[in-house]
Parts: sequence; C-alpha cells; structure tokens
Amino acid sequence: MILVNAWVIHRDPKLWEAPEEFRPERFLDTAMVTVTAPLLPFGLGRRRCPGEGMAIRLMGLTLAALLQCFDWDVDQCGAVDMTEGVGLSMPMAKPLAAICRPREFVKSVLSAST
Ligand code: HEM
Repeated sequence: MILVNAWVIHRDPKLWEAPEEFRPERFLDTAMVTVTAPLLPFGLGRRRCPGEGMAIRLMGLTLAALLQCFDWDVDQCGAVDMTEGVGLSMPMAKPLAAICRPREFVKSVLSAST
C-alpha cells in the first residue's frame, strides 16, 4: 500500500510561501487551485473523495448561510485558539466553543412559517 503524506506536502516551504501561516487569500490566485497544484484536501487517485464536487458547491453556500443568518461569538477572550491537536483528522487542541444566535430577520422568517 502507498500512502501519500498530504500533511507534509501541504507544509513544504519549497511548494508554499509561509506554509505554516493561515492565509486563505493565497487561493484567490486561481493558479493555486489547478489540478497540478500541490493541494490534496480530497485525496488523490482512484480512492479520491467522490463527494468533492458536492462539497465544493455546498461549502460556500453553507458558510454564507451560517454567517448571514446568525451572530457568532467565541469565549470571553474573543479569539480562537488554533493550536493543533493530535489525530488523523487534525483536531483542535482545545475544542471550539462557539455561541450562535439567530439574527432578527431569521426569527421573523421562522415564526412566520409556523
Ligand atoms: C470538505 C469536504 C470533504 C473533504 C475535505 C473530503 C475529503 C476526503 C478525503 C481526503 C478522502 C480520502 C481520499 C483518499 O483516500 O485519497 C475522502 C474519501 C471519501 N469521501 Fe470525502 N471529503 C469531503 C466531503 C465528502 C462528501 C460531501 C461526501 C459524500 C457526499 C464524501 C464522500 C467520501 C467517500 C465515500 C470517500 C471514500 C472513497 C473511497 O475510499 O473510495 N466526502 N474524502
């Protein structure tokens, strides 16, 4: 069996500028999201994730709906601790405690539909 170490590829400074920094804006450059980019969130080859198309289409919509419909808060200090824990799916070292409250327009939409 051959296992591809995506963790190492995603942190290779020869492939990525400042790989340890969270810089989502690097993907605004469409050259970064071609099939030849060293980015493997959905795996590779014959066992590559079959849900990729669905996930790509739904992620933006889901995130936009969560931001549009709810006000979000994290714990008292207002900052998210991004320290990585240990595990196959790279959990957070300290689980995120977030509070979401429906925005006013969501409450009225929901109460109108009952
Ligand atoms: C952000 C969303 C998702 C990510 C990052 C993701 C990532 C992955 C990865 C890394 C693999 C392993 C690929 C490999 O072995 O090389 C995988 C497998 C798989 N994914 Fe996803 N996935 C996502 C969403 C989905 C969705 C929405 C579905 C189904 C509706 C799905 C269904 C599957 C299935 C069935 C496999 C196993 C494929 C096999 O072993 O042949 N995934 N996914």
